[in-house]
This record gives sequence, C-alpha cells and structure tokens, in this order.
Amino acid sequence: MDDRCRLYLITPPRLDAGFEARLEAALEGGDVACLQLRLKDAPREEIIHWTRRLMPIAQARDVAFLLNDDAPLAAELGCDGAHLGQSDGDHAGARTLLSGRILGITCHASRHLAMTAGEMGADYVAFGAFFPTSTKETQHVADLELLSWWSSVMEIPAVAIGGITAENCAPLVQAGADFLAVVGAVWNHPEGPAAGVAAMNAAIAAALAAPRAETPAHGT
Ligand SMILES: Cc1ncc(COP(=O)(O)OP(=O)(O)O)c(N)n1
Ligand SMILES: Cc1nc(C(=O)O)sc1CCOP(=O)(O)O
Ligand SMILES: [Mg+2]
Repeated sequence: MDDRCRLYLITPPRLDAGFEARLEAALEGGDVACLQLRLKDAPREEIIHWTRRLMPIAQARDVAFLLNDDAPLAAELGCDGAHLGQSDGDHAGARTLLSGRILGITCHASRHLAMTAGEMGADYVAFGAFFPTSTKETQHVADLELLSWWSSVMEIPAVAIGGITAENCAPLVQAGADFLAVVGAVWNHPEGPAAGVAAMNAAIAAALAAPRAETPAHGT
C-alpha cells in the first residue's frame, strides 16, 4: 500500500450496541491508518466504555486509536493519542501529557493556526472543511491552495477533513494531503463500511497514480 496518503477514520456521531462488528467490518475493507473515537457530548462513562471496546479492535490491526477532545482521558486510558480542536483545552499541556503519543490539532483554514500547532509540537494539523458535510456544522472552508502550500513547505503531516468522499477526494490527495479523515464516506456507504473503506482506498490509489493536476499558485 502506498503510504503517501492514507485513510483516517472517525466513528459515527452515535454508536449503537453491536458497533464493534461494524468497526471490524470496516477495518476488513482495507487500509486505515487510525481511528478517532468522536462522541460529542457523551458522558465520560460512555466514552470510557467505547474506548475499552474499540481500542483493542483497532490496535490489533495496527490502526492507531485516537480520542477526540480529551487529552487527559486519552492518556489515562492508554490511547495512542488525541485530537484537539482550538477550544479543546491547553494544547501545550496536552503535548506534555501525551509525550510519545500522537497529538493532532484542528487548524480550520488557517496557516497561522497550523504554524502555531506545528511549533507547539503537533504530530499533524487538520484542515477543513473542504466540502459541505452533514456530519457537523462547520464554520470554516479550507481550500486546495492551503493544503498545497502546507505540504510544499512543511514536514508535519496534514489531514484533510469535511465532506470527503471517494468521488471528490482526488484533488486533495494530489495537493499533498497525508491523510483523509472521513465519517460519512465510510459509515453511510450504501454497501456498508467495508465497501466505504475499499472505495476510499481505491480512490486514493487512483489519485496517486494519476498525472498530478496543476497545483494552485502559492501565496507567501
Ligand atoms: C481529524 C480531525 N480534524 C478535525 C476535527 C474537528 O475537531 P474540532 O474542531 O475540535 O471539532 P469536533 O470534532 O470536536 O466537533 C476532528 N475531530 N478530527
Ligand atoms: C468532525 C469534523 N470536523 C470538521 C472540520 O472541518 O473541522 S468537518 C467534520 C465532519 C467530517 O465528517 P464527514 O466526513 O462525514 O464530512
Ligand atoms: Mg473538538
């Protein structure tokens, strides 16, 4: 598997009993670099419950398990890392707490936020939303130029997120995204989550193999 761009899977917003089997099916569908548990507004006990259920499934397949929003809990539960937004607490404190683990930071569509995250020691920066999404209300719109600029001047991996599907992802891959983060493209795939993962993998591979589309000019 070409590792120049990989799939970053995020859980559906709500998990039903038996979700473990859906996750196993998804991970059978192909390459997934990491899984983020994202249960907005769920009680702490529920997040702990699902971390204990899902983390072993992911880790047994070499899929890194990241927790959304809560770095202290990620450290306490032995997660591989955490993803934090701009309002999700103290990034520098999280960096210390998650020493040796993965820390990703949402940077919306901002070069400044991304450079600040990079200087702070983030393992990746996340840009979005690239496309309209029904998974979450978004207030920022990221574009290819940002992704292309970041990947040409920075070593820190970039994650692209927001409305990404197998049908629309090629320009993001060709602009240099290191990871494509998706919810709906996998969990809402009409043929099931394994087909969703397989379709994303195939689309990424096709985009990497295709002649590179013209990249937008970089501002300074
Ligand atoms: C990979 C990735 N990128 C961005 C986000 C969004 O994080 P945030 O802005 O904190 O919003 P919530 O996801 O917490 O609603 C993410 N979770 N993962
Ligand atoms: C969780 C999240 N964060 C976003 C951002 O722009 O920061 S967009 C988003 C939702 C991603 O879900 P889907 O792949 O279904 O669009
Ligand atoms: Mg958050």
